[in-house]
Amino acid sequence: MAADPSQPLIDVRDLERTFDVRRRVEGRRGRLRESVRAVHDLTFSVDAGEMVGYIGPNGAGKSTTIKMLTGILVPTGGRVSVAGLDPSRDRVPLARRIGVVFGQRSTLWWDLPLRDSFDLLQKMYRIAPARYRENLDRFVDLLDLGAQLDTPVRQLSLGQRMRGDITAALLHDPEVLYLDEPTIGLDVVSKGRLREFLRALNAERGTTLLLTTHDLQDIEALCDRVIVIDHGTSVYDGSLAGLHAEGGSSRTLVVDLVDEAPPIVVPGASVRRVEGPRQWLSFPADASAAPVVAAVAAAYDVADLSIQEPDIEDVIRELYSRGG
Ligand SMILES: Nc1ncnc2c1ncn2[C@@H]1O[C@H](COP(=O)(O)OP(=O)(O)OP(=O)(O)O)[C@@H](O)[C@H]1O
Repeated sequence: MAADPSQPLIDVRDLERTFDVRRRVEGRRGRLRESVRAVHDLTFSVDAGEMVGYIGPNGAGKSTTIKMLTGILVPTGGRVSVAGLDPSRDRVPLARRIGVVFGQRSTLWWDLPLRDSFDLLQKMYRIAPARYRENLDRFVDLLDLGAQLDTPVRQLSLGQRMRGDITAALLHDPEVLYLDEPTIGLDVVSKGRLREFLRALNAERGTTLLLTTHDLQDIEALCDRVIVIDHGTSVYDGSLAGLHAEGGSSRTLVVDLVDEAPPIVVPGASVRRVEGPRQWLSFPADASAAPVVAAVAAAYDVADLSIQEPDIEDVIRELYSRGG
């Protein structure tokens, strides 16, 4: 059954999850009962085909959210629906519609060759043989896994194992793929290849991606939209460009003048640094660079110009510090 296109594929309303914990307190007998609010007042929806980054600092509530979206955890409040299903009630039918990849844990059988793990998944998900072969050929080709198919998973490198896990998560044609730190521990080349693959998957098959990562380059390479969670609730939901503006970040125009000059004076930008004929001007990240460039070029003898994008890590740090 395909999801109703008029409904969001993922719909989260006022979602809440608290945990009862018992804590030892110095000088007291027994343990103190406490309630930890891991997620609260969380509302967002994701349409089919979107690629969304779900980011936040350690302990913000990302894993707890993903566990509720996959049905592993039952919410203590609010509601969640994925492909029209209630994840914790409809875990088995939902499993056919979603794929999950954890960067730090493998879902493959450690002692079996990769191919045998895939064959087992075909049986578990009852994937039609023709479709299974087609998918396996496609992913093995795109992820360059042909030479590893007969290698036991325990002997694979981290990057090969990750590509194996991604193939395993996609063989049954899920509509949604949850990726938790998919590029963790990979070298630059492997990261780049993986990102390219995920982009192609989304473009060719319309697979919806929800990506949790601490590597903001993953977000920059893949996601048009970012949801930032902090202390259990969403503090930002929008475009990456908007996130820069929200964080009050700025871009930098680096100007190489023909000759040394006093600090440049133009509207909409201010000089941050001067070194010989080179000057660094900052202007708001959400503003166009064109008027600043034009004003500088009109008033000064310019040898060269370049624009430095803001560091997204700074933007997010700023956002967290405000939320906390
Ligand atoms: N089973 C549990 N029992 C008690 N507290 C829990 C449980 N699971 C999570 N928590 C608490 O809920 C909060 C959110 O945790 P969660 O694992 O969802 O964060 P996270 O954003 O995924 O963090 P990280 O980036 O470190 O993986 C934390 O304070 C955590 O200690």
